[in-house]
Amino acid sequence: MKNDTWGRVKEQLLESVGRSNYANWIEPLELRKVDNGVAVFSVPTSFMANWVSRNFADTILTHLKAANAPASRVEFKVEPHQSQTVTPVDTAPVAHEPTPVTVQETPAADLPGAPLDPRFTFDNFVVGKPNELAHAAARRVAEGGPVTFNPLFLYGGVGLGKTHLMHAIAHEIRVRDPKLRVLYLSAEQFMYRFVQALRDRQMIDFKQIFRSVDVLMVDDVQFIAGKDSTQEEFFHTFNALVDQNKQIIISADRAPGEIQGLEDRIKSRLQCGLVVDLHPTDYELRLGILQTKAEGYRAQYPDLKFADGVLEFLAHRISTNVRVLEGALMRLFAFASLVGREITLDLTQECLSDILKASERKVTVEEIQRKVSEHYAIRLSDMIGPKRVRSIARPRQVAMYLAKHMTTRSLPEIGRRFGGRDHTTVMHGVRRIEELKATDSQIADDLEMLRRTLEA
Ligand SMILES: Nc1ncnc2c1ncn2[C@@H]1O[C@H](COP(=O)(O)OP(=O)(O)OP(=O)(O)O)[C@@H](O)[C@H]1O
Repeated sequence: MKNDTWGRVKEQLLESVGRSNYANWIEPLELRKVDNGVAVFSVPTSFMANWVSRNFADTILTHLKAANAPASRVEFKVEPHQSQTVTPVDTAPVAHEPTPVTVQETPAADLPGAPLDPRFTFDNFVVGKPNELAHAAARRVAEGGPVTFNPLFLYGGVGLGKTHLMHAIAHEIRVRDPKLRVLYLSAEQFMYRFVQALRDRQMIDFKQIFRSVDVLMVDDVQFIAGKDSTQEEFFHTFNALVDQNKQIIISADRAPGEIQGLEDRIKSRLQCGLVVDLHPTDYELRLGILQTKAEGYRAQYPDLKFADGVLEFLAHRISTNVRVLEGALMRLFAFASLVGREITLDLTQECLSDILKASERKVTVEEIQRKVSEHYAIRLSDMIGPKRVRSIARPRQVAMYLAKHMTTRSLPEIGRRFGGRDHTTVMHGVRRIEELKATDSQIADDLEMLRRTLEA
């Protein structure tokens, strides 16, 4: 195979894996030879060999075959690179003395981090009340300058944008100062690297690499809870970097103090900087995200018609997490373009019935009663008791209305939960609130507020 063939294949790989993956994982590969159908690449570290072989081997092979290279398999051999230029491979294989790797300062491109998703930038991150503090803190860290809070600890439920913000910080720092060594990886990868270093007796290299970075970002740190030696090593790495005034950014699915199985000294270290949480999305944020993503799809499918109210419907109905929301929208556009139909509410319900069903709100009548009692400052026992004074009867009707609209309970079932009232009483209460909602703005505001609190 000629060098220029590999050069062309690399250009195609750039297209297919994206700029960031390419720079991290493909560019450093050196094609050594193609022998008996095996394309042999040299890579600078065994971590990289493993990562590329697990994540990119198939893609590389597909492109090699498409370029008619006589390869049916790819192999990655660890050899410290002599140079970054591709050696001619048509001639006899180049003999390389396996020299021991002594890491002094690992070049940024060779750090054993995970690839960054090019879509996860600040520009693509929609800011709303639930995530504005986390976003502001992330921006601040990405701006650089003196390290003010160390670590920045981001936490929140599944799919709320923790990874997105971390990647955005890394992208921004890399653009601002390409010389900075930014290492992003998941806690699971940290453990994997650590165990590998122990096994290969390369702990000195491991420590040097991790302690030589300028910015360390560890995603999903709850993963190391209960894994004692990994925690120990993480703790030392953490301390060494903080002592050198290097920025650390950590994410987890809960606050440091709530991660069970995490040593107290680590918890307290993690709490030393700024701890911010991403709250569950609210309706406005979900709608904002949907509008932004839909704009992108509209450009991609310019002929598709989109009825009013669809995004509002989705923002209202899918309140689980942003990942599910994105998946729903992607499926909707793909489906509509395949069948060549306008995206209407009917089509949305047809195409997303499983997601909508799974996202059905699981609000209970009891929760509604509790929240409404709190809101109107009445006792819960009065809500279900016999009193008929308006200051109690009206909140009771509000709760009945919400129970009718936010749960799947029937009117008799709702009546039973309101102290064994008849279903006609419930029906009357629901109708009364429907009327008032149209004429009394205070009631309309109360309903909207309560609905949001219950959905959150
Ligand atoms: N505010 C937002 N604006 C735009 N996209 C968002 C926002 N929040 C989340 N997303 C998108 O939702 C998806 C899930 O986000 P991400 O992977 O960052 O979540 P996470 O909090 O790290 O979840 P997990 O706990 O599963 O690791 C991503 O595609 C991300 O781009």
